[in-house]
Amino acid sequence: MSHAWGYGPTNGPDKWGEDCPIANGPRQSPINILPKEINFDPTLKPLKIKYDPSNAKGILNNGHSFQVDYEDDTDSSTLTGGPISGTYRLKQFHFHWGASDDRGSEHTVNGIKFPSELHLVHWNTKYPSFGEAASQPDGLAVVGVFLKIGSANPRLQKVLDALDAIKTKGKQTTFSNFDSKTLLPGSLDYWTYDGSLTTPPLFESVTWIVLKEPISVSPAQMAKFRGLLFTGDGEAPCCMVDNYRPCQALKGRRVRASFK
Ligand SMILES: NS(=O)(=O)c1nnc(N(Cc2cn(-c3ccccc3)nn2)Cc2cn([C@@H]3O[C@H](CO)[C@@H](O)[C@H](O)[C@H]3O)nn2)s1
Ligand SMILES: [Zn+2]
Repeated sequence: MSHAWGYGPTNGPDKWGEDCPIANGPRQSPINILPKEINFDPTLKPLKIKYDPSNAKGILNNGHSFQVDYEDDTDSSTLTGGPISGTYRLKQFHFHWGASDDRGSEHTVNGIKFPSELHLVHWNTKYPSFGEAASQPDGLAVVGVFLKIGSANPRLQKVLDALDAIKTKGKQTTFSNFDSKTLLPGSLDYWTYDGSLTTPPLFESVTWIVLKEPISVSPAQMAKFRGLLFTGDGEAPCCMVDNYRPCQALKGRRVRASFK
């Protein structure tokens, strides 16, 4: 693939293996979650999530999605417990979504796609930085939350209202005082498995923690996501939609549940 990766016909997920051979590796993400084939693991601890709203830094259209970046130079926004050991710091959160409500999530449940999926990205503080952690087998932990069409979610509104300022690739603006914990559902029951980043470099460094309970999003709120562009100013506009990787083979991996 001679040009930058993306989600189009010439640079999309089917082509990523040309530059990233790990695309066909043993622990790739996302996966289809089959609850009937998953065992409850009583040794799994509850998730412990402590986020400091003042760590929110900015919001960026990175040309693949948009991300809200957090200050990660102290342990003030962390994930501990659950399936992980040690302390993981929140670096950013972002979303994946479809061109229509019938698709958009990366993980699926019993083959069902959700219209969107939120990813909260954390890195293991046993390593000096995100960049160092990102290539280590225990370097990252991503909490995935499904979005399901329903009533408008007031917790999303501040994020959605910021999107007008970052319509095109490379645009960013300040985004402060946001408690990403408000984006989580009431239950922190989760499935967990060893996987990878779902975008290049596709490093097999992620402990995935996918919450069972979705959060709501309205059709009008989904339309705001779809108003973003993959393209930069001055380029032929291309709507930012269908920025999800299809499910990858489980290749013998075990998926565990924190709940019965
Ligand atoms: N679908 S998901 O599985 O969850 C995710 N998929 N990708 C994600 N990120 C992108 C990424 C890039 N790298 C990386 C690491 C080392 C060398 C080269 C690339 N790893 N993941 C997460 C992410 C990364 N970043 C950027 O990391 C750079 C390296 O530290 C830093 O210079 C930038 O300022 C910062 O923006 N932001 N987010 S997550
Ligand atoms: Zn993601």
